[in-house]
Amino acid sequence: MVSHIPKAELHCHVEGAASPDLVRKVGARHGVDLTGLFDAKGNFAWHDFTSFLNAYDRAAAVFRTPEDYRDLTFSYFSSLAAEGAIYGEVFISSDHALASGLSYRDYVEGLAQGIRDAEAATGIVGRMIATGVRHYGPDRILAAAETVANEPHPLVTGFGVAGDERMYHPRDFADAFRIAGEAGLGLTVHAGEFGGPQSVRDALDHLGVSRIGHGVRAIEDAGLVQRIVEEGIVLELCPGSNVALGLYPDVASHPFRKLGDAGVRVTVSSDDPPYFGSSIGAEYGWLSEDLGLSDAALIATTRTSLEAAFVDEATRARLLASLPA
Ligand SMILES: Nc1ncnc2[nH]cnc12
Ligand SMILES: [Zn+2]
Repeated sequence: MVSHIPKAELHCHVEGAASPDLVRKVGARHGVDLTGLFDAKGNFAWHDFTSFLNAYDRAAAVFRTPEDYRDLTFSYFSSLAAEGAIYGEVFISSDHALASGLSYRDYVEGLAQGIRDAEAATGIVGRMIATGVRHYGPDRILAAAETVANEPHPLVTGFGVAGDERMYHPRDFADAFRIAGEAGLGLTVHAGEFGGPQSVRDALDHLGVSRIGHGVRAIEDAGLVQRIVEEGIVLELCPGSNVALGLYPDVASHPFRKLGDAGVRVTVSSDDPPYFGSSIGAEYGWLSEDLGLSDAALIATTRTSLEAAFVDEATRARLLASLPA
């Protein structure tokens, strides 16, 4: 039982957090044809990383107005709070907003309204990390960084890159990360998920990030693990996502514990909950039941998340002070 453990989540894609029910509801609002998006049980239909990304893009495309995005963050952050989370960060994507015909400002304001409403209703604190999509290419990632730097928003506190890490090289995104870093944003990048240890090394060499999205495959290179420990890099581990996408056969085989025991600062998140059958509560539950983490170790994981959060120091201190000693 982990319901009493205070939780925090650093790695969840807001479009990937939309439940099938919400996608059907918002899709109906706009008369969107969703044929083929769901399987016989009503879940999103996908079978590998590429088909997952396609389903993700189709589901994302039903969200078209600021109100739609407000409903999305309100529903996601309310569900986080219901599972005992006190803090969450979501990846947002101006490319997906543009594809839906919305300006970045309207998109972010809609999302922010849902975050504020969820905080008012439950107390949960939320922030956003603007992301570029790697397989859309370096030009669009640069444009995403310029947009977020030129149109600051108090709840957008980070910048990152998601998408297919098998495409391009981190040096291709170095300018984007420099611009975002100079704008005062926290930096994270997906690496070491479908790319091996070299992908993580390249990200660390070129992007100046304090966190890596996934980074789990660093475990395949002891020297890299040592570097991550020495540099204090935080890994946003997502065991349920890794199992669903076939990196590990089950959570018991996931190196979360090995990385933590080696001294890596590890955190846990759900990534794209309805696609992967994950949730923040399920992730903490798996760490407890399948990997044998004690309650103290689970709370330490939350502490690491709050220490690494892209949030102002006063809020960080308040959240940390709320954890059991
Ligand atoms: N697991 C994942 N890896 C890379 N990009 C993503 N975008 C959404 N989920 C992702
Ligand atoms: Zn992710």
